[in-house]
Amino acid sequence: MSLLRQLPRTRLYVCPRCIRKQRPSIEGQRRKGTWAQKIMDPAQEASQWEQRANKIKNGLDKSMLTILEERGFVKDVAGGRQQLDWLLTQKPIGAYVGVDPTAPSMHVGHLLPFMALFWLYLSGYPSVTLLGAGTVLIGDPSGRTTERARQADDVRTMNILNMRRQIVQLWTHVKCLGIKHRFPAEISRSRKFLDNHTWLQNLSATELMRDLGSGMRLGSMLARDSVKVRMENGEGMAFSEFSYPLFQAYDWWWMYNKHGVQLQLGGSDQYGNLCAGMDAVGHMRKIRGDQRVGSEDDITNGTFGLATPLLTTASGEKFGKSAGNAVWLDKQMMNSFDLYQYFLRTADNDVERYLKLFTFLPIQHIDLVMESQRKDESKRTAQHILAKEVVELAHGAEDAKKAEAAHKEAFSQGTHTFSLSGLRKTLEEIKKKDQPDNVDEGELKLLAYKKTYASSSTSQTATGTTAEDSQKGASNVITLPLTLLSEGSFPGVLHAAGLVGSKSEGHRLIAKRGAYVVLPNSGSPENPSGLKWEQIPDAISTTDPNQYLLDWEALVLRSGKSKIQICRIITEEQFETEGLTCPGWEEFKARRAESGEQAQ
Ligand SMILES: N[C@@H](Cc1ccc(O)cc1)C(=O)O
Repeated sequence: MSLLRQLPRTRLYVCPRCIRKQRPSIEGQRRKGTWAQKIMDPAQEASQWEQRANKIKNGLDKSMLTILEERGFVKDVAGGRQQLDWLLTQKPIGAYVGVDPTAPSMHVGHLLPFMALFWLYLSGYPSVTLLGAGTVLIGDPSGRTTERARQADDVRTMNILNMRRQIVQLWTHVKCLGIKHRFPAEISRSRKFLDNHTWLQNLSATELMRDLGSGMRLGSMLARDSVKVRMENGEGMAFSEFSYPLFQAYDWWWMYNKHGVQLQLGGSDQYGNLCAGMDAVGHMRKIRGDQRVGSEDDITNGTFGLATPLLTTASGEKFGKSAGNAVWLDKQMMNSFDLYQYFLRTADNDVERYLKLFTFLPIQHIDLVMESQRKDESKRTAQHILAKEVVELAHGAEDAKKAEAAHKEAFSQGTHTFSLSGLRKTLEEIKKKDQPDNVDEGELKLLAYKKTYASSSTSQTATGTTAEDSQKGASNVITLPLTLLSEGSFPGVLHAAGLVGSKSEGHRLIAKRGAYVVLPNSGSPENPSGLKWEQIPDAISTTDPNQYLLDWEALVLRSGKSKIQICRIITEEQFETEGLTCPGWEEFKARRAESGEQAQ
């Protein structure tokens, strides 16, 4: 037999994600790990870290903490800023962020500590995302003024299932973005996704109290804002909630011990839990005989907490809410088009800050983007980049590309030409993606639950009635009855379309010339489907929306620079048969009945 034939044969296999054929190297020569999970030779890794540390000390490179600060991730450091800066430079300590599955999805407000963790991961720090399937049973009182309602078992199971999926997807997208933004390939990288139910379910109450409980002081626990507020507002607090920090602290101790996790990141409301966790880990180390705790040379093995800031927009609103509703990361609760649009609407004063927080674009790149943005703000270059990167992180590259195309279609540069058929097609595609791939009963139940969750969390807003939200939740097309369209009714139509919170707001928007409608038959011979935006005339009482109907069935409206709504117009009879409603509809009917008019 020839020598060649005796060699192990290499097999081709197809990477399920990229569908490319790959040839693994011959047995024994295989590189350890992949880009996302790579373990390097310890000696090589140590020398790499030493070189990096020297560069930082000589001012040739930025330290990890400086990078995080520069991008706006750091509000408070528990354990000392300088000490943490030194430690992060000295060794690749483990870091973690936890999230409790209190809902079926995370919202963009959750992203801040996660983004900081992803930066650490991409820079070579072993990183853990933790799902609190155990702690969710207790309920974290941090940042809340009222007690959480107890979750039914099946609801909890669905939340856990969906969040678990979401975090796995996030990690995949982070890897792709890391490669795209050219994070170094030749460094050790490790990421873990853990669930605290795995250890909390086996934790005995006596062990927890004897070991951890004995180290938690009542004074500091009572001094926490979340406790004080509840005592003062008369709500009071259940003992289980009060004891929550103990469980989060136990998580940390467990991961400190098993995975070398020395840093925990969290939103600013988590600061108290971070400090409690640091004390608890110190206490556990002491009772397990670690002499170094608290000594001068202990920084190397110590724990640190990093709290990210609470975001507000330049105009003072809470970030992550769109018209008072949460902006979900799950694409069945908020589709890519809407998520893209949320970020596209970012104010010029906020966009640079958000690019630093929500993208992996290097700072120099952001500076260039901002430079070109300032030359012509109307193009919204920076907002488009931001929106695309966020959708790429949350939903993946393919969806981000589609959402971008749909929006660019709606605002093709300069002329504001608008192709309804093109936009419709893309929206349909985005909508199709919302449907689960393998439709079994469980998936359908989960889908229905998510849709209801998303719409019920929006039902208290000015624009919302549940039925309207459920028709809007699935796509960006809203259905309205033809009877709403009559001379002088534009303010009410803007309200019904969900573009403003009330009819009078609609009046004001038109008066300040901030409302637009697509003109029918405005295409040129070269581009017959190209349609143009026109400002809705401020002669409100004599303007009739019927004049703007496209193909007798659609009205396309825009508020301000980027909030678009396509309205499908059907007869009132059909509207009622389909069981639909829209903001202002009940009032409209009541008024009509009062004035004795007949429905058409
Ligand atoms: N308590 C955190 C989530 C969390 C849970 C367990 C942990 O170990 C850490 C964090 C929150 O509500 O946001």
